[in-house]
Amino acid sequence: MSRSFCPPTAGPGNGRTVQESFRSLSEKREEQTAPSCSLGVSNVSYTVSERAGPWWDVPSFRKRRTRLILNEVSLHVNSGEILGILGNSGSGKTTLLDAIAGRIGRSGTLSGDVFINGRRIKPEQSQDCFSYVLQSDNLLSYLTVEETLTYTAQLALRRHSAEAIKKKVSAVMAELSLTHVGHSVIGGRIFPGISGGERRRVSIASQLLQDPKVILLDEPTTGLDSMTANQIVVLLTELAKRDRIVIVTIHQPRSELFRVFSRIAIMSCGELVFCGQPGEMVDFFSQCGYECPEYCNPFDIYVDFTSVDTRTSEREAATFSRMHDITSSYRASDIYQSMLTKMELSLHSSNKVAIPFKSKESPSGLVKLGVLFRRTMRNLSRDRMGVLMRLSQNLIYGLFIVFFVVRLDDDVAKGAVQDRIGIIYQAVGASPYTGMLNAVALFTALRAIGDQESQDGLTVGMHPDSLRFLCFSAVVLVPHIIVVHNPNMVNSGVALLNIAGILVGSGFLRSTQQMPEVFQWLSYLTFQKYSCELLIVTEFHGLNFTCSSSSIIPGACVLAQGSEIIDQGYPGAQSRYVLDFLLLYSFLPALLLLGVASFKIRERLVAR
Ligand SMILES: Nc1ncnc2c1ncn2[C@@H]1O[C@H](COP(=O)(O)OP(=O)(O)OP(=O)(O)O)[C@@H](O)[C@H]1O
Repeated sequence: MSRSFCPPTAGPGNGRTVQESFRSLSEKREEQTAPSCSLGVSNVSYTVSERAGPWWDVPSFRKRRTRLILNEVSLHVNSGEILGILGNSGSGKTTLLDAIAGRIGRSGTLSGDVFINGRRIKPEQSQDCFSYVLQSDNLLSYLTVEETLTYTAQLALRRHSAEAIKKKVSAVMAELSLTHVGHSVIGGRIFPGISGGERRRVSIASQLLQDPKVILLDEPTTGLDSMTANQIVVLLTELAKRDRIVIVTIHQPRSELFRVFSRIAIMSCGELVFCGQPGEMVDFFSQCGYECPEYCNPFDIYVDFTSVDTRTSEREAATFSRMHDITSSYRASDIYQSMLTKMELSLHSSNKVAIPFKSKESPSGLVKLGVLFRRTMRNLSRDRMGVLMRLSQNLIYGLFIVFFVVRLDDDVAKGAVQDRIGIIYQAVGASPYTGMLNAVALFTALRAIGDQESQDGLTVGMHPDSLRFLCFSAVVLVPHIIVVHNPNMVNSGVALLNIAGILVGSGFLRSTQQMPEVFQWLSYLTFQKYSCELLIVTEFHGLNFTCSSSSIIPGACVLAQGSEIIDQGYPGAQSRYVLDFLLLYSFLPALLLLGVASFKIRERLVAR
């Protein structure tokens, strides 16, 4: 399509009825009362330095190139308005949203400013100013809508009585038309719950609990059918009308929504190609020579006009040049200049309104931990199949050992020592794996299994003394808890660490005294060392074995006393019993602290 280069001003329209209606709508919006809040984005740019090629192509991998992801983006939005950001995939919509919200990764260089009510937002203030609804709904499947919002409110709001939280949750549910599904479960992939649109509304509701003035939403309609997507956008418009600023990135909205947005921005290759009211948009593109044909979706048409087609180098050059021309025209237009004037006015206003922070009086860490624990437990406990599977997994594991060992003998020649060591090895080696597989839920399940086993007398014929059994159970539980506290470790090498821990620390595969000195030192860092010593002492201390004369293994009867066996494999372990217990249990707070520290470091380091 051959087009003329558009004039740099937005003059009157060409008189089409649809455009007039958009224009009158825009004018009406302008006449509305002065906004209580405004958001200004001034010359925001974001560049990243990236490798020119993949790691297996060494010459290009060694070269670095700078890539401009956002190029001097400026825009201004007032409260009561909803801004829709459009653009083809990879145009920079999410990055712009992240830059506004102060969530951009540290992998690149961000410049420019974000203002609220004419006051510059410092990076550390961003989190307290904006509510950000992510593209995916991170909700616990087995909780009801009301429970989900109540727990979120308990985590977010301090100095709120239970009654106040209840009222807040009811008000937010009413605002988002969720009251009728308040007692329905969220649902998951394998069991039905509320609909996708309702789920999205729960995610938005979670953010509204803190009364934000500015809400940013990254593609809230993705994955929804077009009618539900429309309903979500209309709902967001309603939220904006209640004196909020709503900024939403969106893919392929239906044409009816054209009149719903207060402002529409189009991004392409990191450039803000246009940002203005729907009526202004029609006029602007018409004057650029890019008319929206009748019966066509203006969103699709204008995004097409501004997109860069990279299929061939010729198309890329032509479409890039067209996009560049439109962007230049926009920057020279009255629409852009008036936006800059509004921003300037807000910056230089003598009585600037304070930054409207969200209610951020969140409770103490301990209270939060309690809420998280209750929430997780309630969610897990409702997972009938999951609970059943965990119980049966451990039961089968126990039964397997029972049938494998049948009943332990006291005769050394019949494997009395070997069998016991085998069971202890299993207990130390296998329990962290079940911990990994069951992650957070395992501790409860294990305790239930432990109760069940003791009631059923399934103690596999090991030492019957209840105190010793308690000690044994307490030792076996540690690996579970250690793994449970940091489920991320499951994915990042805990299996390897466990194997290494058994090799170095247990002394089963190679006696600790025979290992090179460096491994002997390393063994002190493994919880397996302490748990093995404890289990060996717990089981073997005070045991006197028999040894039948029919033994064909030479030397099998040399060690027939439990204490001798301990001293042979784990010298001094009997006198270290209490110390070993203390050291073993000190892994819990130590690893908890390590987990918290690694989360904190991750928070700072991980980009996007
Ligand atoms: N930290 C980064 N390092 C390298 N490239 C980045 C980084 N952040 C964003 N990009 C690139 O910038 C471009 C814009 O990404 P962005 O996610 O903002 O696009 P988008 O318009 O939201 O796309 P979509 O609609 O597909 O979600 C993409 O090509 C992305 O790969």
